[in-house]
Amino acid sequence: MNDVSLRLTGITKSYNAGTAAAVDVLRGVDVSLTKGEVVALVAPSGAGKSTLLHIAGLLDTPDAGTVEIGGTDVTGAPDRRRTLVRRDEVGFVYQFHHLLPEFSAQENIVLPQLAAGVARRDADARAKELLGIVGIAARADHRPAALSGGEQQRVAFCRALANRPSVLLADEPTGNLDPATSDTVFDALMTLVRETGLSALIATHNMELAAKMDRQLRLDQGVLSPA
Ligand SMILES: Nc1ncnc2c1ncn2[C@@H]1O[C@H](COP(=O)(O)OP(=O)(O)OP(=O)(O)O)[C@@H](O)[C@H]1O
Repeated sequence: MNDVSLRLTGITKSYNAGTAAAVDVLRGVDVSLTKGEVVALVAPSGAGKSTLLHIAGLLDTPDAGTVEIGGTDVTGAPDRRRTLVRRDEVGFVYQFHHLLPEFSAQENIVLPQLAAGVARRDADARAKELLGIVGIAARADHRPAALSGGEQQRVAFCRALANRPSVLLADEPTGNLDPATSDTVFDALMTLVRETGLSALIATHNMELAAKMDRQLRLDQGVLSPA
């Protein structure tokens, strides 16, 4: 039980239920991530992977089913509790980096730690450590506009892991990069995930990247099955 970081059970989600425009996006999704496990989420466009990641990360609620993070069912928890669990336990990475443009790479990784109550000196040390793991320690003082797309995305990975979450949720984390850059940046993400020992659910269209993960799941017709 304790070695499960994330467990989704019987998740269903429909949009516009009861109308002619009804879409049953998730029809009973079950998935568990053990500690340190990295799972690929492969899905055709529109199959519902963003919906699933948002539910797993407590940004959205399912119509039915449960979401457990770190062994605790947080499906029906009050908003304040869900916000805290999201802040402390979940890291997000998107296709676009969403870094704050007026702050340096280092500051972008430090700020969420300060917001979580970490002391400045510890936050700085953590940011440096993470930037070192993804190979861009020398870029720490650059603002996002002075970084390449691949470097920006590496910073976004570090920011997502800054507060030591137990689960990383990534939605096409290298989907915005050219194929060669995508490969090396993805490898940096895998190094980061492995070194920090967290669990990850990573959506990708790229089967070569999916093959680098521990397990591959396909989301199709609202259910997950081995890819
Ligand atoms: N708020 C909403 N209202 C109505 N329909 C929605 C809403 N959000 C998503 N959908 C529909 O649900 C389905 C799944 O959307 P979702 O964004 O989860 O797909 P996706 O697999 O992430 O797609 P993509 O790979 O193209 O980003 C789509 O048919 C979408 O149009």
